Amino acid sequence: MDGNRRYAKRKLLEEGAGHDVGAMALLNMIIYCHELGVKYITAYAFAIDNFRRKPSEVQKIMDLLKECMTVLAKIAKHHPIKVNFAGNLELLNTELRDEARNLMGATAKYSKFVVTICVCYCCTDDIVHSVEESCREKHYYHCYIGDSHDDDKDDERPIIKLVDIEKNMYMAVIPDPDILIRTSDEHRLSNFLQWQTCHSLLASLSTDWPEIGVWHLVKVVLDFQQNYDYFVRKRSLA
Ligand SMILES: CC(C)=CCC/C(C)=C/CC/C(C)=C/COP(=O)(O)OP(=O)(O)O
Repeated sequence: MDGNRRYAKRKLLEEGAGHDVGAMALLNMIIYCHELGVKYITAYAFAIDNFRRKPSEVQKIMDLLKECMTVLAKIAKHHPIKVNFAGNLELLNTELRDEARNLMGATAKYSKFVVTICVCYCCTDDIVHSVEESCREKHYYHCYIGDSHDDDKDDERPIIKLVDIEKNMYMAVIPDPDILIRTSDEHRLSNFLQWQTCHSLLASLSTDWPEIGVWHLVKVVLDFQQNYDYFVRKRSLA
């Protein structure tokens, strides 16, 4: 959701106001996705690296996260929406972590429309966490990573396979995305879902996140649909 601070600067607002409008844009985008029949929406709300920002800004984003949770909890009371929080939730304060877990628990029974908020997330951390978890599962800390012990048949170390790593990632709760949207003319992945986006359509919009609207979404979805055969073929051949 790039461009919150750029938006605030351009509009001569204080920095935090960019995040306020950004949070509103996220809630609107969730509604647009629902209206358009998109089943999964995933937002990169707070990267682990974002802890390096000014404490006041970190606090501002955490406050907004809490407000978003409250709004999503209210929506979930009347609409079947599943809410996931993906990332290292241990890095959140206890209150937020508990609220996140409660909301996930309360909405776990739904599956028709799934909103995933990535907080304290970065993909490399997810990969490391998943490899550690996979080793723990096999009760062994010196595992062999690969499909077989090609070189040494007597090697009895448990094998960690690709499926183990994929199953244990925070992002395993949802399928890989069809489309990844970046705003503010950014073209990098910035440690977001690089494992999961090898066959995704990457859409870079010049608009700042707070100004994203339904027509941006419609255009990106139409672009995806025009290349739908390509994406499906890539996936099935992969
Ligand atoms: C669910 C939830 C927590 C919503 C909170 C509001 C929200 C939209 C947070 C995103 C924070 C963030 C790091 C945005 C990136 O833009 P930037 O701040 O890097 O701005 P820039 O690209 O202009 O520098």
